[in-house]
Amino acid sequence: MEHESPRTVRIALGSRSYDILVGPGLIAGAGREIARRLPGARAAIVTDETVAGLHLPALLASLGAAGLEATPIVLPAGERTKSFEQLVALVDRLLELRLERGDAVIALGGGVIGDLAGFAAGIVKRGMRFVQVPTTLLAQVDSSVGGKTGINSPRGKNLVGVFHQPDLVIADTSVLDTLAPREFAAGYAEMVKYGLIDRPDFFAWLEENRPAIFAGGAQRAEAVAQCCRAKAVVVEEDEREDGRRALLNLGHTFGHALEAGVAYDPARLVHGEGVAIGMALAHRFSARLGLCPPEDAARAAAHLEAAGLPTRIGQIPGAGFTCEALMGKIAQDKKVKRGRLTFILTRGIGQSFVSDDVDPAKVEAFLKDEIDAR
Ligand SMILES: NC(=O)c1ccc[n+]([C@@H]2O[C@H](COP(=O)([O-])OP(=O)(O)OC[C@H]3O[C@@H](n4cnc5c(N)ncnc54)[C@H](O)[C@@H]3O)[C@@H](O)[C@H]2O)c1
Ligand SMILES: O=C(O)C(=O)C[C@@H](O)[C@H](O)[C@H](O)COP(=O)(O)O
Ligand SMILES: [Zn+2]
Repeated sequence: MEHESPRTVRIALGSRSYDILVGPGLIAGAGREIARRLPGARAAIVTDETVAGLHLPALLASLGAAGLEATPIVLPAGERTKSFEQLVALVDRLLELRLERGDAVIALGGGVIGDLAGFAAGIVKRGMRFVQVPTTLLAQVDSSVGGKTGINSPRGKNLVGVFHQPDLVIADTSVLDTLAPREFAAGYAEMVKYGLIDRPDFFAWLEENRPAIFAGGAQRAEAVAQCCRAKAVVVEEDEREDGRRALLNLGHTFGHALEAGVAYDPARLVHGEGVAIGMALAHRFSARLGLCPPEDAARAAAHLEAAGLPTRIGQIPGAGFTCEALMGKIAQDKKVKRGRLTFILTRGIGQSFVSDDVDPAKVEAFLKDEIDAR
């Protein structure tokens, strides 16, 4: 793969089209890029306590240098911030600041901040402008792109939200240097997902280049841009998940049920880890159905494990999942149509497909075995 920096990936969605800028050190020029696209806008920067201490000063300096007036709104870090309580408080703060519809909500943080701030931007004054400055690997390769926003319910993940595309995404790959290794690995799971969906060559490239991606440098930025390109193709074709976009949910039917099952406690499970376990389960389940060669299921799991990710339910600390509880969460999945479960299954590495023909009894029997397995 060639090394050029920074890279621009365009999401072509008619009047909702936007650029994703990827490369090291981009926050320094963020004010200029935002002011160019949203001239005269005021801004609220939504961030979390951890990211505020590390990267907010640089963003504020960049916005100030470009003449953009910006007010920070700092929220607690972690998955439990994607809640109704935090949404209500955030909406009230945006209104208190008297921001107009043409002003910008800037999300500086991981997927939690991006999903929550994007939801608020989508509903305040029926839709404010929105800029994503993703600071986790997961947010750079996935959550900042594509316009899904929302919050969790105790009844399930992301059950309340809107589609609201950003006006710009600035993925500064240098900020990943401060990310905890566990969070970097969690983001890597969503990176592997693109290979497992329909890019076997990218999966093989990741098998070769994983150590370099974790170490930083050109391969990391190139891998982030590759993932954004992969997601762009799917979102351009099916913005609101009427069909093909469901492929991006590989591993998520199981993963989301596990996240809800730990009550969104990041000490036990973070989203990317849930996706890693979910993708391993989707491959093993496909193998059990006779769809996927068992050696491909083993290869997918081995790569995730090499990255330090869990691939079994029993690896979640304090496990105590029941099949009934997990099936109850799965029944609330947003892909359910007329009561029928939709699953992303696979015929092998990079050969995933959407199936609405899965027998719930087979899922239940499989999950029971997986819960009991060590
Ligand atoms: N909208 C979408 O398309 C989409 C896609 C994938 C995931 N998601 C959602 O994203 C969320 C997970 O996102 P996440 O993994 O980024 O979690 P997160 O936002 O909770 O961030 C993980 C942790 O890293 C910290 N952090 C963030 N940037 C940092 C940095 N540069 N240096 C040091 N620490 C930093 C945060 O404070 C937090 O504690 C889930 O809610 C998931 O549902 C949404
Ligand atoms: O962008 C998408 O589409 C995805 O499915 C990406 C997922 O990685 C992400 O976790 C998303 O939030 C899940 O969507 P949901 O509709 O299942 O809540
Ligand atoms: Zn995800």
